[in-house]
Amino acid sequence: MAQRLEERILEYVKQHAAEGDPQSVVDHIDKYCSQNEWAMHVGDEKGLILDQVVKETNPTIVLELGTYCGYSATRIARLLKPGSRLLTVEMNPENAAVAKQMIQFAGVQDKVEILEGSTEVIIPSLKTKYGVDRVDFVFIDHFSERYTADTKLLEECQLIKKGSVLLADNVVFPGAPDFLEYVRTCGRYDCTYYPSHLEYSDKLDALEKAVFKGP
Ligand SMILES: O=c1[nH]cnc2c(O)c(F)c(-c3ccc(F)cc3)cc12
Ligand SMILES: [Mg+2]
Repeated sequence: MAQRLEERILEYVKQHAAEGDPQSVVDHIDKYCSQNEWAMHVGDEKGLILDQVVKETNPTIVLELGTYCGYSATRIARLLKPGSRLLTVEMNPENAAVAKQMIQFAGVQDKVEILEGSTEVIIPSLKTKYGVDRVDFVFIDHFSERYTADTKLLEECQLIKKGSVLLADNVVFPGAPDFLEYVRTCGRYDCTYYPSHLEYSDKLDALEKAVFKGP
């Protein structure tokens, strides 16, 4: 029995999902976490909303804050057009190691780059170190206490431009009240609220989309 929850999830996927099939990987993570052990992936219900926003945005450069086991990175990457890239930031090295294997097993490794470290250090280095000019879509799913600071950092680093889309998980539970207040009142975003439920649970949660209107 693998020691860590995240390693048990990866083991289950490797033993039951179809290698090279991102949908199968996503489905098996959802199956394991709804039947065996809860884990903090965005999940299948909020995942369908994420899919819809990714499809309508059709992004070339995606930034994800909070990789965890690679569930949403796999979910997003499966929808990206050839030549597009997903950069995902994870500060926990053990989770990053699991995510790397999960993404490899799903066969989306050519589109996904895992950046190990904290967002406040990595975001300011995206232009110089990772050759990013702008990000078209940002999935914010790391720590709700960092949502606002990291959104402001993306603005200050001029990484988001007019039309860039932010999508934040957990704005109801655990909750991101200051983030909602910021994007809804600063005047620079068009916001949409998507009520849903906490992953693998009937507790209420929601996603907030914030489309940048420019500085
Ligand atoms: O820390 C998190 N980062 C990113 N996403 C999360 C999440 O989707 C959660 F449900 C939760 C969560 C954790 C414990 C609970 F009891 C409920 C939700 C946490 C996170
Ligand atoms: Mg989340």
